[in-house]
Amino acid sequence: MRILVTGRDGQVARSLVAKAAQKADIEILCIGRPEFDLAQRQTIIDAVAEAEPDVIVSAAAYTAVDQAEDEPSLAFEINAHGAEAVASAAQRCGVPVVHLSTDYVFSGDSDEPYTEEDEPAPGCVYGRSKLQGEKLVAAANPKHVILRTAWVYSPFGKNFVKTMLGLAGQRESISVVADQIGNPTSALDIADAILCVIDRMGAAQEADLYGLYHLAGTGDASWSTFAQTIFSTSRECGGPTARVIDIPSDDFPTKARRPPNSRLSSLKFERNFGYSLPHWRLSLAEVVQQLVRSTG
Ligand SMILES: NC(=O)C1=CN([C@@H]2O[C@H](COP(=O)(O)OP(=O)(O)OC[C@H]3O[C@@H](n4cnc5c(N)ncnc54)[C@H](O)[C@@H]3O)[C@@H](O)[C@H]2O)C=CC1
Repeated sequence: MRILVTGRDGQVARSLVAKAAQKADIEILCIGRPEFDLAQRQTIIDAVAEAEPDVIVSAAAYTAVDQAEDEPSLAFEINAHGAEAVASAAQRCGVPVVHLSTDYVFSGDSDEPYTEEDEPAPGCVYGRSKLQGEKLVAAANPKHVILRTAWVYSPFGKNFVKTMLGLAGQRESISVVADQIGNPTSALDIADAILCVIDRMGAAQEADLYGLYHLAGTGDASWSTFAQTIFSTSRECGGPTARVIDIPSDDFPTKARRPPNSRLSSLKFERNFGYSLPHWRLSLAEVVQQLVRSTG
């Protein structure tokens, strides 16, 4: 089984490489710029044709949420049209695409966890570009699994956990937003779930597994609770720690509006794939321990 993954250095891509290394019969091929550029359609067509994959995981994206407010055309070119080109290339090879999307497709104004039935209403350019990407991917390739995830962290790349641990080494206290809630999600768990999806799609004769799913860590938290848990875990294993000061979102203005509630219900994924992600606290402990050990 050859899995082509877009975005060589991304958190999900690197987590897939790490997880696939533990499995026999899986070859992971990661592609990235310059030879594969989501803003250069021909590079996508050429890279996919050359790889001859059995499935494509479309994980690369324009993920600079605030910057996207200043360069909306580039965000749409990459997240919408680039994603569509990947799905089309997969379709031409006759293979499925597993595409990653985001909780930012929702306004976050609901009090409940969002389901796949809820109407998206993105409040920022990044969310709008990803939503258009979802629609174009679904139209381009009927063999698609679109996974909306949220609040992704991992031992790799840039993320909230690494930022917090870095700041803890420099400051005694850190102000963190307490009125936005979501589901912290380890990219390593997303990678496990993607490998499960690919396994199930290979085994299933019917197309009934294709579609749109929410997939996020079990349990929810505010950014402040997330930060406090990062620091308590780090302290327990001898790493840096800091005191968290709760602040409202209004005291931490960002260019792009964030959803106040971006909790996702992963029940459809659990039902169809018989698989759920671990509680975020369990997965967080593993990643924090790994990060503290690697810098200690
Ligand atoms: N990081 C997060 O908190 C969340 C991420 N997601 C989605 O999950 C997916 C994976 O996210 P991460 O692994 O965290 O992303 P990441 O930011 O760690 O990696 C993105 C990758 O895309 C590549 N990339 C950017 N522009 C490109 C272009 N023009 N051509 C080719 N490659 C390009 C980057 O070089 C990088 O390797 C993305 O689709 C993202 O939108 C969804 C919800 C939350």
